[in-house]
Amino acid sequence: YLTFNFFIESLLAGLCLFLLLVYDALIRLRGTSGTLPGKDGFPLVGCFPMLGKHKERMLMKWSSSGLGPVFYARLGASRVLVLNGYDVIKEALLQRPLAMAGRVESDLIQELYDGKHGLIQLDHGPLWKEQRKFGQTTLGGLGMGKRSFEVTIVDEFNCFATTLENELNMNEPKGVNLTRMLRLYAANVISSLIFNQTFESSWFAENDVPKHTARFLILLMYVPGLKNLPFVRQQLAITTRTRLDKVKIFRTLVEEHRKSRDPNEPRDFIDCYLNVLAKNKGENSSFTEKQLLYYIADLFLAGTETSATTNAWALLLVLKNPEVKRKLRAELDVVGKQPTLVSSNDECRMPYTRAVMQEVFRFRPAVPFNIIARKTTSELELKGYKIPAGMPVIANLWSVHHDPVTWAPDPEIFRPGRHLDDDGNFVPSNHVIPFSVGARSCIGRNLAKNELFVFITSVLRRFDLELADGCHVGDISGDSGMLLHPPKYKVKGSVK
Ligand code: HEM
Repeated sequence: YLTFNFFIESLLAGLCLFLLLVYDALIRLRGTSGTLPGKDGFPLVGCFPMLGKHKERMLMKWSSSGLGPVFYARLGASRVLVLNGYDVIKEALLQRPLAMAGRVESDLIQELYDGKHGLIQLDHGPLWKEQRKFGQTTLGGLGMGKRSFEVTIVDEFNCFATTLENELNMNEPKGVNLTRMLRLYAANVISSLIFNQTFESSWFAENDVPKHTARFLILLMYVPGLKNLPFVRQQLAITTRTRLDKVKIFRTLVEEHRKSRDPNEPRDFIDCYLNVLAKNKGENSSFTEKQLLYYIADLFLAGTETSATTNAWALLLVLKNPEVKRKLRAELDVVGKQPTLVSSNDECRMPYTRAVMQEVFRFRPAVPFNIIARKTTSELELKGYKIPAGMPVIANLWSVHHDPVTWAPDPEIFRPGRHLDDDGNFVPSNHVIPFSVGARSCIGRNLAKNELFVFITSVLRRFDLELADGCHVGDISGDSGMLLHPPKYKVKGSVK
């Protein structure tokens, strides 16, 4: 009896393995590329285990060690087109912007977005086009990236500064970890645009997507089959429920806006959206209340952690490089002798500060590549290869920022001076593209740049900070999941 049981179990295991290999072989054969070079990796998970801790660096290495600027890497169930280097990214995303303006649609995304809603995950088409245009126009109209909105950013910085001052006093010998405070600064800047109000740290903490959940969702995006495992289903149910709770909170805030709004004086993103909803009432339109709720969720998702991470990198890099800090201070002293904070109006007189910002964006981009893949919208030819329609696409921005020729002789050194000419003027570079390029590039770039400007200049004017004792932060390669995070560090110091 035992032998028979063993025989049946072995047979079933063998059958499963056989089916797995057939499935894997089908993916390998599935028609992409003709001669497009690439790697398939392991059955089911593809190249994920080979990419290691720093996926962007490994993809760049594969490109330079034989695969070239355009290749595919199988991630989970899909062969993903990987673009490396400025030339090919420019050709694919800038010169033919709509060719790669799609997003991969999946059951998982539909589940998390209650259908096709939001912005980030919408596939190319009239819904995405209309909503993106609305977002860009409205956020611009509300002052995003302009002097008028900078006052709000400075207010949020002042809240950050008050908390930091208290924490520095309370934690004097040990130092202070800024992660939570930086997240609150970024989240409340976005809140001001969307809700015209700000929140306590606890409000956001309840609404945070924990890092491990983000990683888990990425894996599921590429290996959707995992969704059928009981443990994964359970995790997914928790994530969906938390997300629905968040959307409920947004609904309450929208309702409050509906009651108190004046259509002629829109205060924020919600008021502007409600105006369009009222105008389009009864018509078949892409503007719906549910769409608004998921749009809000997406703006927080895209704009909080990215900005907080960039600011965290900026401070770490400045504190680790005393000469950079000294030069920044010297420039600030010339521009802003008055007690008022400097503003981006002064930017033209601050070439070194601009160089530092550009170098932060180059050296440690918060989004080194779009792990949420784009998708080709039609068949196209790129560098002599035929690329099919519907293929997921990743643009490896890291490979542009660390190109050994463009940034010779020292791409791996943080050196703001590289962005200045012989007369000390700032030289903007189109090879620094932290917000990506083309049709799906970041709609919050001006806001993010303003936040970084206010942060660097104000923190140096208000505080005398250094890395806390024992916090040497030798390894600054970062930790890449969805974003490239800096290592944990603490600061000590006092108000100037
Ligand atoms: C330093 C901060 C930021 C960085 C590094 C960053 C980076 C990026 C990148 C690289 C993309 C393009 C992804 C792709 O190629 O598919 C993107 C898209 C996007 N970003 Fe940002 N971002 C930042 C801040 C913000 C802010 C503050 C907002 C909101 C106000 C925002 C909203 C968005 C949205 C909605 C998209 C999706 C656009 C679409 O799919 O059409 N981002 N961001």
